[in-house]
Amino acid sequence: MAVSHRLFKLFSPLTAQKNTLSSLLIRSLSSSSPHGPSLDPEIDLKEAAAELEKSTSLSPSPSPSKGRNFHWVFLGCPGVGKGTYASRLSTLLGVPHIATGDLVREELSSSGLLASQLKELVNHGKLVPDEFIISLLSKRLEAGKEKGESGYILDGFPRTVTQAEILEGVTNIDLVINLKLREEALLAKCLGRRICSECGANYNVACIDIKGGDDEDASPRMYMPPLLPPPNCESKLITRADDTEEVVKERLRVYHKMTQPVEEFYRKRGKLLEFELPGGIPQSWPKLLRALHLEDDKQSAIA
Ligand SMILES: Nc1ncnc2c1ncn2[C@@H]1O[C@H](COP(=O)(O)OP(=O)(O)O)[C@@H](O)[C@H]1O
Repeated sequence: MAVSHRLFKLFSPLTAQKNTLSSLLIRSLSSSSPHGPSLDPEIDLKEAAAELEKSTSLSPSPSPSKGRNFHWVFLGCPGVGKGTYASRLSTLLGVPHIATGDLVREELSSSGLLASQLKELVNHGKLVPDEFIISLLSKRLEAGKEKGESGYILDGFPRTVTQAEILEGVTNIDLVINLKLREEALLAKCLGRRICSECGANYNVACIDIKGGDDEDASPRMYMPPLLPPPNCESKLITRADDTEEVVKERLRVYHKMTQPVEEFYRKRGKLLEFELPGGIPQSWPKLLRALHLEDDKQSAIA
């Protein structure tokens, strides 16, 4: 695919790029919209899209033994388990798991104006501007390409229809897995999430037990046991700053408003696989593998 000359502008020295992104964030933060950042003039988004186009252009397959070149996307509300299942599939299929939330958090850990502006958005449950997230994703894909990575499982991207349109313009997504979980469990799962500050592993201290109804058509009982850390992680657990009740509720609201239309975007294109999680990992993982037709040849590789 042809790459626009505008790329040169985007790959200009980091400080110049950060200034653009910084002013973008200032505009987003001062926006009066209750729904998060407003989109900016076409030119920034076009530049970010051109950058994404470059990073998704095909590189020679690094290793034929790695099999198919998966281009998958995980959709789903905050707390549904996108990270858990995307990471397991990534190990199973030998493709990178790219979570835009992790890319954003890495950016937050740096110091400076940009990081503090970004923190304001994230810690209030808002989305960061499309241009910014596309630029972060492009950099991650470009770095992966240099290391010989091929394919990916995207988690947390696309989250707006604009992001989905841009992604569609630069690459062909094979499958979009839309994870679903009962709304009552989502908040509890976010509030119970703990992360090991040393190794980055995710745990959950919540024990979710939703009683089933008596009626024939009522939902069955749902039990999700806690996923507790091993002793060496126990003393190093941290909670994400955006996993408070108020912010999770805002993230859920933003998901319904901004990301649910993305489900429809892929549904119309026949790419959406709806997957209702029946419970915790022991119940859900084998069922997900069956839904993906991965149970026969791959199950032996599961940890
Ligand atoms: N594709 C995206 N577009 C805009 N903002 C994003 C995107 N991905 C991540 N973020 C930002 O990072 C935060 C954390 O993302 P993530 O870890 O995926 O959270 P969640 O648990 O809500 O799915 C989001 O609330 C948002 O501020």
